[in-house]
Amino acid sequence: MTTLIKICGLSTEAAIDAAAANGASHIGLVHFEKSPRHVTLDQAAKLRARTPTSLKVVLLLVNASPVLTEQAYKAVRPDVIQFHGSEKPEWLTMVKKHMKVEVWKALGLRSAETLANARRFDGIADRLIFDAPAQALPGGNGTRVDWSLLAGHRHLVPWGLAGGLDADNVEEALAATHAPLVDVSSGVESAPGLKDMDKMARFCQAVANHDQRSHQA
Ligand SMILES: O=C(O)c1ccccc1NCC(=O)[C@H](O)[C@H](O)COP(=O)(O)O
Repeated sequence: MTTLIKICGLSTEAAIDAAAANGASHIGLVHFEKSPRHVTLDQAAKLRARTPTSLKVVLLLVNASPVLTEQAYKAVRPDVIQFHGSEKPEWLTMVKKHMKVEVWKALGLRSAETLANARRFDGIADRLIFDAPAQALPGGNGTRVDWSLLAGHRHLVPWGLAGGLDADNVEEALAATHAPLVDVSSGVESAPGLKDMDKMARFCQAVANHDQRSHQA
C-alpha cells in the first residue's frame, strides 16, 4: 500500500511544486487568521489554480460560519475541506449535502475515549485525521500523539495521522500505527509558516522507504 502524504500549511507556489515533485498526494491550505500559515481566500484560490492535478487540495477551516464556509468553497473549489475545530457530525452532513467536496474531520487524540467518540463521524466524514489536541493553535503545533492508542484500533472510515511528524520519526510512526495517510506541517518547516524544501524531500523519502520495506515484507 502506498502511504498518502498531506503537506499542510503551504503558502507559496515553490512549496506546491516541491510537494508535487516529492510525491505528496495532498496539500493543505490553512484559512485561519491566527495561524502563521494563514492564506486569504484570494491567495488560496490562486494557489489552487496553480496546483498540479497530481495533488489534491485540502482547505482547512476552524469553526467557520456557514457563510464563510460557502464563500471559501466557492472561491477555492478545494477537493477536500478539513474541519479543524469543534465541528459536529451534523455540520459535516450539511456541508456534504450542499457542496461537492470531501469532508475530513480532525480530532485531538487524547485517549481511547477520543477513538470511541470518533465513531460519531462514521459514515459521515470521508476521513478522520488524528492530531495532537489543540494548544496555542488548533493544529500545526508540532506535538506528537500517543501512537500506541492507534495500534490495533479498528478504523471504520479512512483516516490519517498528524502531530509532530518529521523525516526522523515518520517511519517509526508508520510502523506503529499503519496509518494510510500522514499529515505534516511544522516538521517540514525552518520557521513557523516557512516550508523547507529539503525537509519536505526527506520526509517524503522516509515515507517511501517505509512503503518499500512493507512491500518487500
Ligand atoms: O497548521 C496550522 O497552522 C493550523 C492552524 C489551524 C488549524 C489547523 C492547522 N493545521 C492542521 C494540520 O493539518 C497540520 O498538518 C497538523 O495539525 C499537524 O501539524 P504539525 O504537528 O505541525 O505537523
